[in-house]
Formats: sequence, structure tokens, C-alpha cells
Amino acid sequence: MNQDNNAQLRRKIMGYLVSQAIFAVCELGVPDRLAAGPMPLPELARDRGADPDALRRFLRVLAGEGLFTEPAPDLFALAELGELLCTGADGSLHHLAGLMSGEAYQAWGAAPYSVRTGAAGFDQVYGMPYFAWLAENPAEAERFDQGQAGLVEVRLLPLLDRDWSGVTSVVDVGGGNGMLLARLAARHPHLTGVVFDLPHVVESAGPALTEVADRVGTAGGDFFDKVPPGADAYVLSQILHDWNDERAGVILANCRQAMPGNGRLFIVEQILDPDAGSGPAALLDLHMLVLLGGRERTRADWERLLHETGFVLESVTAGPRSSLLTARPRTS
Ligand SMILES: C[S@@+](CC[C@H](N)C(=O)[O-])C[C@H]1O[C@@H](n2cnc3c(N)ncnc32)[C@H](O)[C@@H]1O
Repeated sequence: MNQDNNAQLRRKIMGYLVSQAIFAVCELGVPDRLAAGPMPLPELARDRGADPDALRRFLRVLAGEGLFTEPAPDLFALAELGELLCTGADGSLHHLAGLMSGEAYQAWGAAPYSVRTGAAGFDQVYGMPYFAWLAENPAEAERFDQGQAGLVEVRLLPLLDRDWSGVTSVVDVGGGNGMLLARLAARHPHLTGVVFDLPHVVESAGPALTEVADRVGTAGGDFFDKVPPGADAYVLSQILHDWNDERAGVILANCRQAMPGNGRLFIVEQILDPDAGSGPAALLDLHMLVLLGGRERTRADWERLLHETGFVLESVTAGPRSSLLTARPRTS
């Protein structure tokens, strides 16, 4: 037996133990607590409401993964990698750890169903689609919305920095709790806008919009039915990858119908490299399948999907995590 292969494969098979251990210490707020400096284990455990022996075992494994250090026995500190788990860190991944846990993690128990059928494992486990389930589970919905909002900072960079001079009104379709449009409108004070999402989601959009409330409102509805008409720009940030081509096509067609002939569409999504191997975009592609029956798309996929729904892809600007795709209504 090749021992190296054996050890390598064991680590992969047991990989979710590491990701769930990361989630557990984030849930307890350990990284934020250690941001101020190293702490003795008994004090840290008391402060975070953890069992000292269990916390030591978790932290030692995660120290082995490079997230924490133990400079002296039972004294724990954050390593540079672990700093990214702090809520306020530049490029924080704290929210991602939350989004990969709980019901999303449970859905992966039905991964064999997804690979057999091409449909969401989540629906098998919970008996309904993810967004319908979130509507019935307010605490988890709140965590999902906060998780998405927490990732907006990085997602919106290419959108924020582009030239908005030719645009006056924006609808953020599936805009969640409004964080993205709030940041966009704050940076570009001539913009007015509407955050459009499911009714129970936009109800919680107030706080994010406080500073721009005179220019940005909300509308509740279903983007498979229709989206608010008449704006000159429509934003779809991390929406279309939640859906298969048929469902994504309905959302795009509804945006096309709502916008004027000279309107613009801005899509914030990953561009899947067909040779991506097991890189983050390829993993997210699987996650979208298991959670929602959705998919990440290659540039060719985007061109085809946009063409079929009445658009032409104009440009793709790569950002640190997501790309910005711009499209216009097709005239021929
Ligand atoms: C992955 S989140 C993206 C949120 C936000 N655009 C962002 O970039 O963080 C998908 C959003 O689509 C919304 N959504 C799902 N189904 C919807 C529907 N049928 N109509 C309107 N919005 C919907 C969800 O509530 C959620 O806010």
C-alpha cells in the first residue's frame, strides 16, 4: 500500500471535519475574541461558553491547519490565516463559514441524489426548495441574508468602480437586504434605485438603506413573475447561479421585458474556467447544484444564455472574487 496516497485520500475524505470545526469556532466568536491578542485556554473557554477540553482539541486541530497558534501550552493566538475569520477583517471569510454550515451542510448529505438526477439535494433532505424553506425559517433566513451581505463588499468592487454617468435608476434584482445598492448609491449620489426581492427579505432591508433612503426604496415580489419596470439599469448579483438555465432564462427574460431598449444589465457572478479543476469556482458550481439545482457558468455559457434571452454580452471585467458582466438588449 502506498502510505502517501492513503494519507492524502484520508484527509480529503475527512475534509468536512475541518470546515465544520472552523464553523464551530466562528459560531462561538473565538477568532474575534483572539483578535486582541493571545488568551489562556481556561479564560477563553469561560469567555466563549465552551468546554475547555473540547475547545483545546478543536483549536489544536485548527492550529494544525494554520489558523491558530499555541505559543505556550494552553495559550492560543490567531495565526495570519485565522485573522480572515474575524468579522471585521479586510476580505473576511467569516460569513462564508456560516453559509457553508447548517442547512447547506445538511444538503450535502444528499449529494448522491444530486449527481444521479442533476437536481438539488436540499429538496430531498428538507422536502422543499431552499428559498421556500428560508421563508419558513426566519432565524436561518436572517443568517443567510447577513452572510450574503457580508460577502457584498468584495463582490461589488468591479460594479462600484465602473462609470455610472449614463445611468440614473437601478433595480437590484434579488438585492437581499439592500447592502449592495446602498453602497452603490452612496458612492454615486446621482443614482436612484429599488431593491427587489422576496417580500419577507425586503422587509429587513431598512437598516442597510438608512443613509440613502431618500433615493433608494424597496419592492417585494417574485422575479419569476416580473421585476419592477422602467429603470435604465438592472443588477443581478449572485442570482443566476442559483438556478438552472431554464429558470435563469425566465429571470433574464423578465429583466429584458422590464427595461427600455437602451437599458443595461449588470451581472455579478463567477466565470467558470472549464479547466478550473477543483478551484473555488468549480466547488461553488457543485454547491449551487446540491443546494439549489443551480450552476456556475463559463463565458460561452453566459454568451449563449444571454443571447437566448434577448441580450448581447458586451464586456466582462474580472474582480477579486466575482466578475462583472455587462449586457445590452439585442437588436437583431
Ligand atoms: C444568493 S442571494 C444574492 C443576494 C444579493 N444579490 C447579493 O449579491 O448578496 C439570492 C437572492 O435571491 C433572492 N430570491 C430568491 N428567489 C427569489 C424570487 N423568486 N424572487 C425574488 N428574489 C428571490 C433571495 O431572497 C436572495 O436574496
